Amino acid sequence: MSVTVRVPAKVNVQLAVGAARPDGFHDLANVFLAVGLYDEVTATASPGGPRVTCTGPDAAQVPLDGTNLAARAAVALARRHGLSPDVHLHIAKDIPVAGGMAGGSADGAAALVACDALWGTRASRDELLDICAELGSDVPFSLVGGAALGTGRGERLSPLEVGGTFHWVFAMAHRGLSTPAVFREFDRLGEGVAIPEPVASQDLIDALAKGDPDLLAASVSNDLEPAALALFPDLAAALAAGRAAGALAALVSGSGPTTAFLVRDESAAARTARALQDSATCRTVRTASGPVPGATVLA
Ligand SMILES: C[C@@](CO)(OP(=O)(O)O)[C@H](O)COP(=O)(O)OP(=O)(O)OC[C@H]1O[C@@H](n2ccc(N)nc2=O)[C@H](O)[C@@H]1O
Ligand SMILES: Nc1ncnc2c1ncn2[C@@H]1O[C@H](COP(=O)(O)OP(=O)(O)O)[C@@H](O)[C@H]1O
Repeated sequence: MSVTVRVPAKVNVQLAVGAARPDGFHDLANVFLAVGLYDEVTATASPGGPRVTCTGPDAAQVPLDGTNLAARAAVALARRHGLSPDVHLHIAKDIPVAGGMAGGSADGAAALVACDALWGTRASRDELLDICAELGSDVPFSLVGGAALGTGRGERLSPLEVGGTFHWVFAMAHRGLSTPAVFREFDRLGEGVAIPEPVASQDLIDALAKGDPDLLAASVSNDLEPAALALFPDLAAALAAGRAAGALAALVSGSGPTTAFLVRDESAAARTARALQDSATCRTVRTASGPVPGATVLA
């Protein structure tokens, strides 16, 4: 018997970052939007697990040992319920790896939901969210999906209303960026500068609720963008190419290096994607819209 769970990527439409905390994390005002780029995780009973396999465009960069977030999720759930994590987790990946779209986090949330269904542990929503928060700051949002404001490390979620569909183009880079390295660069760039407390933008929250792409374009922001650009200067060319193609807004997605372009509608997405593909400033280009639901068991 197997259970397959589909789980979306995310883009941060606001990422406000505070000063480094004593625990090494940063307080955030992190507005997530789940978008229609998906991984699928299939859990199958298998003695001696967790065993991880992975297919997809970036599979070679995905660890298959116990550090894989899907494996860590299975171990965490099994431990709480006195079980042995005897499971094979197959990841069909389509979310870029180390791309700033929470690809690993997504697989952690998906594996948790899949093992819960496979083992019949019937964990409550709160228990699942609790385990997600242990696995990583982005993992709770991968479970919940839609749009939400994440505070604390980003793991404390308040769902947000979205009054329409937002269309995006994503330009994948030729290599990844280490999330910790980008936060360290953020700290370095901010040395000697007072870092304000991160606060969610009310204009941005209103734009989401109205489903208004022009208002959203005017209010998106990412405090990690200067750090990502410092570590990966070529991203500036992709951002410029997307803007030149008519994107309403262009930004680095989270810690990057994926660059995200908000466009008005599907036809604008197709035009912008073609222009980015022809610009030779990125590896591959995808289009996706949001919001979409979080980790979901497929029938
Ligand atoms: C930057 C964001 C924006 O959504 O995601 P990505 O762009 O990587 O997808 C997140 O904050 C990433 O979340 P996630 O990738 O789960 O981070 P974690 O595993 O919790 O932490 C990895 C490392 O990132 C740094 N980190 C993460 C979250 C946070 N609020 N402050 C931090 O300083 C720390 O160095 C930490 O050790
Ligand atoms: N299931 C997984 N999928 C992708 N990366 C994973 C996974 N499990 C662990 N990792 C590790 O986590 C790192 C960051 O993963 P990812 O979440 O894709 O980056 P980002 O948070 O920038 O989107 C990867 O470089 C990889 O080494």
